[in-house]
Amino acid sequence: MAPACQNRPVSESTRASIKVGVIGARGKVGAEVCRGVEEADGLELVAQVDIGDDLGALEAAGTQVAVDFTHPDAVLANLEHCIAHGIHAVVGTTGFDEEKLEAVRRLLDAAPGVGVLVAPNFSIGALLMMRFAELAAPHFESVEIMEMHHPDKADAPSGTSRRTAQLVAAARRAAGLGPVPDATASGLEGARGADVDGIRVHSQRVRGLVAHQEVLLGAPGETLTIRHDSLDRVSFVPGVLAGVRAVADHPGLTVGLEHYLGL
Ligand SMILES: NC(=O)C1=CN([C@@H]2O[C@H](COP(=O)(O)OP(=O)(O)OC[C@H]3O[C@@H](n4cnc5c(N)ncnc54)[C@H](OP(=O)(O)O)[C@@H]3O)[C@@H](O)[C@H]2O)C=CC1
Ligand SMILES: O=C(O)C1=N[C@H](C(=O)O)C[C@H](O)C1
Repeated sequence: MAPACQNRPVSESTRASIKVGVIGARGKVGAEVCRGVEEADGLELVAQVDIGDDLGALEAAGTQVAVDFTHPDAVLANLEHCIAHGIHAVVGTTGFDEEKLEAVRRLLDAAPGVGVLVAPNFSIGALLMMRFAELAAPHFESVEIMEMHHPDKADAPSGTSRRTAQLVAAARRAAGLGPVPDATASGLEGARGADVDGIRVHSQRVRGLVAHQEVLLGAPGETLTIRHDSLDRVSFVPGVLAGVRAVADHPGLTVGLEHYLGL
């Protein structure tokens, strides 16, 4: 059970700043988030933690909301710490499968009132790209996803492409569509990408890229391409700040920033 004194509803303190701690603060996205929090009205950056630092710095600084942009192997332990100390969490770190999400739900069962937002992508353009793909999915026989990232990325396929594939697959199922057509019977292993919920996902890692995704849909005589490009990591910051401001009003686990924005 989280200590009640630390499980402060942020909405009660709207006139005071929300105290924010960033985990992964020296990383590519974490550093942008720190800058964004420092410049934002109503937010105060009270803790910056990175690998090797004591997470206890979060509660020592009075952190109300922690933001995590670390590594898929590290994020669950960070969340365990935050939840145990009544700290709400906004999580951008990827690598969440259903088993990991269930582990977060179990941690939250012991800490009523604590909110955790896990969002595979915080950029508004990427959220819309996923929504547009979901809307288009029932109307096309074929669909494949290409995701393109910088080569220092820890995971493949990306969290965004996994989520897009799941949304598209659910939309196809709801519309009564069968499997996507593919007559491939033999060939080089990997040539057809990864199978995520029946949807093919292709991952490219190329120096110079940041984060990009195309959803290619096809029907007889036409194709539709839905593409999003994050050209700079500042694209993630407004969504993170929106998550920080809203997370305390959403106890329990929320997957996807779109649920806070009503998209
Ligand atoms: N949801 C979204 O919108 C987005 C999500 N991401 C995801 O965010 C994550 C981070 O991405 P990115 O910033 O590019 O990665 P970086 O490697 O640049 O940054 C991660 C930082 O976290 C540190 N770190 C690793 N483990 C721990 C730990 N246990 N405790 C504290 N700090 C730790 C790293 O240290 P060290 O380098 O020494 O290992 C590094 O400084 C990835 O999972 C990525 O996919 C990225 C962009 C947008
Ligand atoms: O590692 C990255 O860079 C990114 N990770 C997220 C993902 O895996 O989808 C979001 C964005 O694509 C950038």
